[in-house]
Amino acid sequence: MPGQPFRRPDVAATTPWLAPIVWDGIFDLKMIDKIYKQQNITVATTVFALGKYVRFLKDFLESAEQHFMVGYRVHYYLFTDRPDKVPVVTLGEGRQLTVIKTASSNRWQEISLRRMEMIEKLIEEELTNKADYIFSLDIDSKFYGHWGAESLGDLVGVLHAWYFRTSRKGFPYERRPESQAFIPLEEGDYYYGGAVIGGHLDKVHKLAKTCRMQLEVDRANQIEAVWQEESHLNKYFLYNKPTKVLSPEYLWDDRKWKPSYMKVVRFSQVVKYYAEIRPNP
Ligand SMILES: CC(=O)N[C@H]1[C@@H](OP(=O)(O)OP(=O)(O)OC[C@H]2O[C@@H](n3ccc(=O)[nH]c3=O)[C@H](O)[C@@H]2O)O[C@H](CO)[C@H](O)[C@@H]1O
Ligand SMILES: [Mn+2]
Repeated sequence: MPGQPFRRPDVAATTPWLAPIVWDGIFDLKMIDKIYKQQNITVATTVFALGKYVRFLKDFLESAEQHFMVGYRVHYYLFTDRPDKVPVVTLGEGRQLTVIKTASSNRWQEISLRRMEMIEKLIEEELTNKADYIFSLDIDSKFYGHWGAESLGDLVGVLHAWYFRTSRKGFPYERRPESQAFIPLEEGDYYYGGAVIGGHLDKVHKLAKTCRMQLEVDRANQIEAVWQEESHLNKYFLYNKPTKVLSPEYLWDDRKWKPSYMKVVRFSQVVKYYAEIRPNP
């Protein structure tokens, strides 16, 4: 019904800078689909599966085909060192997958943080005129519910499930001033998860490039931020506020107990045993 308010009394649905925080029940999907369908958009989606993380590909892709941007053109870009281990998954109409062979690393921290430069390069070398929006998603995850055009925006971050409703001082930001990712105790809006980054190509390009350069400065100074690129992402979002913020519905964790404000889990980190899958402790 036109003008009908979509409200959630139990959660904040806007940031202090008036960006929407996307929760179930606050949006009209039909209306949103009308806006984006007529724009005929393509959503590039980058995922990295290096080393033993190829084991997550099947569930990720199969569940994405059921829930992620269904009805839109989606182009997955899969970076892996084991193209032979990529499962065959039937993709819906208008959806495609490109496998990009990439060298792995013997440190998981390095694998995770190098995503920034790969995304930066992919946008520069491949995506101009081929996509409108881009999402970078962790592969050790699964979709359980609808994730659609309500998530689109210029610059999109997600609230980390484990630090949602933690006070600012409790956020695991990088606290050493020697790092480019440093955030002092009295600053910070939210703690964003590194597992979901999204937005318009040019905005995400600027984010990835900035974080890549900050990571390089840290490397030259022989310091690695406490949560690698996630720390740099949090620094970036502090000074370049996301225009849309996704609630923890968009980055839950299978191990986590669900409070009443979680009406739906859309995307969630699956249970994994680090010792079994990571190249180093
Ligand atoms: C929920 C969430 O916000 N997770 C973030 C968190 O830990 P996580 O424990 O979620 O990190 P993770 O082990 O999932 O690594 C991040 C991603 O790197 C890739 N990968 C990693 C290791 C490997 O051997 N092979 C491989 O392909 C893979 O795509 C994986 O999803 O902190 C990391 C920073 O270091 C990243 O910012 C993650 O996004
Ligand atoms: Mn992960």
